[in-house]
Formats: sequence, C-alpha cells, structure tokens
Amino acid sequence: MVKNIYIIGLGLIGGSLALSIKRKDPTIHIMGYDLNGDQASLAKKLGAIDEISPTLFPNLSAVDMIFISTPVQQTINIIEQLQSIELKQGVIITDVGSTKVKIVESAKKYLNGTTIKFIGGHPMAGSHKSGILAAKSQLFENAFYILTPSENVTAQDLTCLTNVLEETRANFVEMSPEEHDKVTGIISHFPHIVAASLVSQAEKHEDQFPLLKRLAAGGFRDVTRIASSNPAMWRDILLHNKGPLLHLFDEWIAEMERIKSFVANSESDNLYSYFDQAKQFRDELPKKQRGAIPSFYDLFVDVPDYPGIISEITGYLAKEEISLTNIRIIETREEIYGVLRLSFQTDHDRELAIDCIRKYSNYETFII
Ligand SMILES: NC(=O)c1ccc[n+]([C@@H]2O[C@H](COP(=O)([O-])OP(=O)(O)OC[C@H]3O[C@@H](n4cnc5c(N)ncnc54)[C@H](O)[C@@H]3O)[C@@H](O)[C@H]2O)c1
Ligand SMILES: O=C(O)C(=O)C[C@]1(C(=O)O)C=C[C@@H](O)C=C1
Repeated sequence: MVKNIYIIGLGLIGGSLALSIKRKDPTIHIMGYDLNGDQASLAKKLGAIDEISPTLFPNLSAVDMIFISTPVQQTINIIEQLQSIELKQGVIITDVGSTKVKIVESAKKYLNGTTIKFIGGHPMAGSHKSGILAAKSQLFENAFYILTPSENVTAQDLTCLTNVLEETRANFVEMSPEEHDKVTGIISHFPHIVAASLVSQAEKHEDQFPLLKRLAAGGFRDVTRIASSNPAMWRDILLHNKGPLLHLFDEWIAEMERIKSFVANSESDNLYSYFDQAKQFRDELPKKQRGAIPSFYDLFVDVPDYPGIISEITGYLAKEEISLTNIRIIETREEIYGVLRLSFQTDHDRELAIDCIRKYSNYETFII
C-alpha cells in the first residue's frame, strides 16, 4: 500500500503527476523538492504536495515511491546519488524523462544489487509550457504512458505504480528503452529540431522583411509551437538520444534533397503525390488520442482582492465579445497575490484581451 511519495522536480510533469495522485487518493502524503524554491512553494500552495523537502535527500526511509521529474541529465545525476541514500526496502523509483536508454542504463549501473525497483517512465503528453503553473491533473488523459521496467521489477510492482497513477487516465504500455528512444526520436525529438530550425530560418530573414514576424500566421505558428519549449530540457534530450537522431538527420537531409529536386525540376506529379501521401498518413493519426494539452493561451492579470473582481474582468471581455476558455484565481506568492489567470483558445484572443483590459482598467497584464 503506497502511503508516502516523494517527487523530485515540481514543474509541468512532476506537478501534473502530483495533482493526479492527489485526485486519486488525497490521503497519500506527497513530499516534494525542487531546486527552484518558488516552484516548490507554488506546488504546496496549489495543493499538489503536502510538504516541501528542504533538501534533495531528506530522510526517505518511510517513502514507498519516488518520482524523478527533472530534465534528463539531472535525472541521471540524482539516480547516481540515490545509490548511497538509505531507502525503504523494495522502494519503487520511477522517472518521467523523454529519453530512456541512458536513464535505464544509469539505474542498472548505480542501483544494481540494491532492493530498489526502478521503472523507467515517460508520459507521452506535455506542453511547450514549463513549471508548476502549467501543471494539470488531467494532462495525461488518454495519452500513452511508456514504462521500461528493470529486470528485478515484478508484475506486482508495475501494478503498484499504475494504481498510483490511475487518475492520470493514461494508457500504460511497456517498451524496451531502445525502441522507446528510436520511436520518440521520430515523432518527438526530431520534429522538435525541425520546428526550432524553421524558427531560426525565419529569424535570419527578419532584417530583410521587417513584417515577417507579424505575417507569420496559422501554418507557421502550428508547425513551430513546440519551439517555445524549455531549451535546457531539449538540449539534454538531444544529447541523450544522439544515435537515433544522427540517423534521422541523414534521412531528413535525403528527404529534403528529394523534394528539392521535385521543385527544381517542376515535377508536378511527384509533388502532388508527396503531399497526398503525407496528408493520408497525417489524416490517419488517431483523433481521440491526446498527445499534448490543447493549445491555449494564458494571460495573467494582477487584480485587487475584492468580491466581484472576476465579474468585473469578464464583464470587460464580454463587452468586446472576447471568448474565454478558463478563468482561475491563483493565490500564489505574496508578491503576486491575487493573480487572475485567463485562458484563451488563440493568441489573437489573448492579444485582444490585453488591449481590452488596458482600455477599461489599470490592471497590469502579463504573460509567463
Ligand atoms: N514538457 C513536456 O512536454 C514533457 C513531456 C513528457 C516528459 N517530459 C520530461 O519531464 C521532465 C521534466 O520536464 P518538465 O516539462 O516538467 O520541465 P519543467 O521545467 O516544467 O520542470 C522541471 C523542474 O525540475 C526542477 N529541477 C531541475 N533540476 C533539478 C534538480 N537537480 N533537483 C530538483 N529539481 C530540479 C526545475 O527547477 C523545474 O522546476 C524532463 O525530463 C522531460 O524530458 C517533458
Ligand atoms: O506538446 C508539446 O508541446 C510537446 O512537445 C509534448 C511532447 C511531444 O513531443 O509530443 C514533448 C516531449 C515529451 O517527451 C512528450 C511530449
């Protein structure tokens, strides 16, 4: 019976897991630690954790399960240190890293010969946003959650973990770390490189075309959303998944050469087939499966704490016919006490809302 959980790294993923574990069983005691003290305080204030650990390795002798939800290189450093920490017999340790081979290898190297049950994990959903403020208990709903159990892990250990994670409503699948890294290289890591490279290409042309940024519309925004993700996280992922990625670079370069030649030689039929085939495969992607939170755009408004403030703000938005998808008061740190979080479906709506709030009030707005 899992009663005590420790979560290291209380950002988007650690925070979302904590919120879903709390939703499953509020009596499970969750202690959390984050290098960034503000993240840990927010996690406590949002009810994601019960207790903040002042250090990375407090007394862990009563902890049944540990989640490591830090960037992947940090995860390896933490696994290495865990070998010399006194832990409960048979403790389950899991991570959420976007790569698996190096992490599972490090668990094998450092934790072998102990009673620790290491289960590599990767919830295949996320966002370009980071931090606890973006965390949601339902972030992983309908998403695949890949597990790569180590040799000494039993079916019972796996059930223990998936029970704790039941409220994520994710679909758990087992996979080898090698297969995991090859597949995620194709559908996650390499696309990330492409998105960032498209942004970088556009940036190089900005001096020549000053209107470029403002003209970048739906297509460019859709295909490059993920380029707004946490750079440190992605740096680590690329360094971890070098082998499969180098292979994908070669394939991609050949692919670009192929389509370049269709364009250069005006090969109309080939161009049509290229796009048609891509459309068919893209249209076949399962519709209901969730790979990411729906894109929404948050706006934070500093508001005085008085009854009626929410209806005041929504009243302004209604006057300008701006639709909201969500609204929430966050009582976070003292200095940003009374922050209203407004979520919009599009960046355009958020821009309209900024203008609208400016028009009707003196409240400051900001985007994180
Ligand atoms: N963002 C996504 O879409 C996504 C999806 C699935 C998995 N992942 C993986 O989840 C992990 C966390 O990503 P995230 O999106 O939650 O990032 P995040 O930046 O939102 O959160 C990471 C947190 O870890 C903390 N941290 C960093 N080093 C630490 C250390 N040594 N000790 C304690 N805390 C530390 C940071 O302060 C931060 O609060 C990464 O390994 C990432 O590859 C991310
Ligand atoms: O939706 C996004 O913003 C993501 O980048 C999520 C995404 C992905 O590539 O699909 C990113 C990294 C994770 O390891 C898993 C999910």
